[in-house]
Amino acid sequence: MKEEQHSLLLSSSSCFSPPEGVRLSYGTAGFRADAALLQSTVYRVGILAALRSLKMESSVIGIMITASHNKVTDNGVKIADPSGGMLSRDWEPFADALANAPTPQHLLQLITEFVEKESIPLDGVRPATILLGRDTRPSGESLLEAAKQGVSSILGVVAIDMGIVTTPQLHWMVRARNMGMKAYELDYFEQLSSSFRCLIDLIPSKGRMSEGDLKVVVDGANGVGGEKLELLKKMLDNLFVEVRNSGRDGVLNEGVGADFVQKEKVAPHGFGSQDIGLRCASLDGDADRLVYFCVPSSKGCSDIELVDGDKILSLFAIFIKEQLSTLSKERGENMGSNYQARLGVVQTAYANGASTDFLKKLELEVIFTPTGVKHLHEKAAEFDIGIYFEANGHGTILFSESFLCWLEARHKELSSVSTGSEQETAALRLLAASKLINQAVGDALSGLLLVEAILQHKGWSIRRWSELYQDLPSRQVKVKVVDRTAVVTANAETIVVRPPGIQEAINIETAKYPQGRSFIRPSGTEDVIRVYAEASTQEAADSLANSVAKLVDQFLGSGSF
Ligand SMILES: CC(=O)N[C@H]1[C@@H](OP(=O)(O)O)O[C@H](CO)[C@@H](O)[C@@H]1O
Ligand SMILES: [Mg+2]
Repeated sequence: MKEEQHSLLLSSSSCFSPPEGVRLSYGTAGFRADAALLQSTVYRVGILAALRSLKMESSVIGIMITASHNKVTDNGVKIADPSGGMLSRDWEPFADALANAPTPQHLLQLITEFVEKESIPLDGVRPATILLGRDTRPSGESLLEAAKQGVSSILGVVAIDMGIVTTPQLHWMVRARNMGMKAYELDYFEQLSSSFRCLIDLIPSKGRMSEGDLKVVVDGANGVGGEKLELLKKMLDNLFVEVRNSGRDGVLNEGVGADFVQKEKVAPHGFGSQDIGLRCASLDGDADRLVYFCVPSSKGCSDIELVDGDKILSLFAIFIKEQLSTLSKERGENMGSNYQARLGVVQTAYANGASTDFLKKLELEVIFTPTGVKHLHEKAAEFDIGIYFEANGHGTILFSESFLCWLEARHKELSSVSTGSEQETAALRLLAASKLINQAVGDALSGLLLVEAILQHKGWSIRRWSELYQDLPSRQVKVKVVDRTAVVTANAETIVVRPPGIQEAINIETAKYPQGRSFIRPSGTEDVIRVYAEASTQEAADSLANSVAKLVDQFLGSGSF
């Protein structure tokens, strides 16, 4: 390492001491903690992003400062890799080590060793760019400064501040830049609105929906998503979006947002009996999650009918499958270029059992991974078209490059024979969907537009959609324990291998309930053990969740249960 680089790192890192007595770890979605603890972590992530970019031949890397659905006083930081996806998992141990290095000397030694091991060209002559983004949290501004300091302590690397953006916007920008495309916010909005328009124009019998049916009311979680949707909606035809909780009055994620709606199964603040029967949606604090809901007339006004990530996945799967089967219909003028695209879906153990049964009945390949989109995304990328969703509403559809190439060529062929044929239209729909749905990461805004386009295409109400299958009643609870890392899971988190004996005890409890299913896992974003239970009635699911939570307390001890 050059002397100049050496002293630059030593001097800048001396301004960012890590908090004492806290061990940070790059969890399910990057580092997350109380914002006051994160200055040095974010600075160090700045260094990591700069090194990652140099390693990746100066591809653009992103840094997003957000704690998503967590409380407003928390914050967090995560990295977007050149593809726009999550940081490659083999760099996570280095991220952990950097964040926890106690002194500038330790930090420097770690960097020196890592640079050598990974052969990173740290010669100060290669330019590289890091895009920075943050959500609306007040702590974001000073954390962004810390990230800038980290980035600029690696010679030749510069940071560009993209301002307040949704997490998926930042990921999209990183991906677009690396593909040589224009990558400002307006470009993002233009891609979304034009591909949405294209899908609407391809609806065979438009006008099946009344003006009222074209309305969706969106809870913005008092975060960045509501603000951005206010801008995007001006560019949309054939859809009326009303945004509530866009952050002017309420507190971020407090009684609002997709996580609250999905976990508590109640209407967010600002929604109630006046919304009976309307199609409503909720975003999370950084707009990478989306759930739908409606307020039914029969129940109390805070009760909702939830249409979660699993049902969004099911809707997408039905639509994509239909287009694929239209496309592969034999026709006289078939030019021998048919090809069986591999369509697959990816879920986690939190997926409602009824959704998995439904998807399997559609004869879809269903794969399970551990929680966290980094796992789901990786699996979905193995298909020609891979659809992944967490039950909480984070997900997207990935189209492989080779499939898109084939599809472009097939479309050309079809349009040269007969423009407007069923097959040609199906190809166009798939191409438009691949542009509308964010290819980098799950995105509530692009997901919302695809849901809306499909509902219009099918002429479905939210009710009709929700009735695809009936969710099994479920319950999630959290248990605080002394050390959550004591729980080790296997088989996509469906069984516990440590501490010994607890899985057997969970099995005994679960067997008492018809259609019972339950699992536990340590959260990667909060200091808790999560318990999930599902059973044939809500009372049974609640009771199973409580019994398993008691077991967690017995085996892992907290004194607070
Ligand atoms: C049960 C649940 O919703 N878990 C969430 C939550 O992770 P945990 O590791 O469970 O804290 O936050 C992650 C990041 O947003 C998200 O990917 C994941 O699905
Ligand atoms: Mg989020």
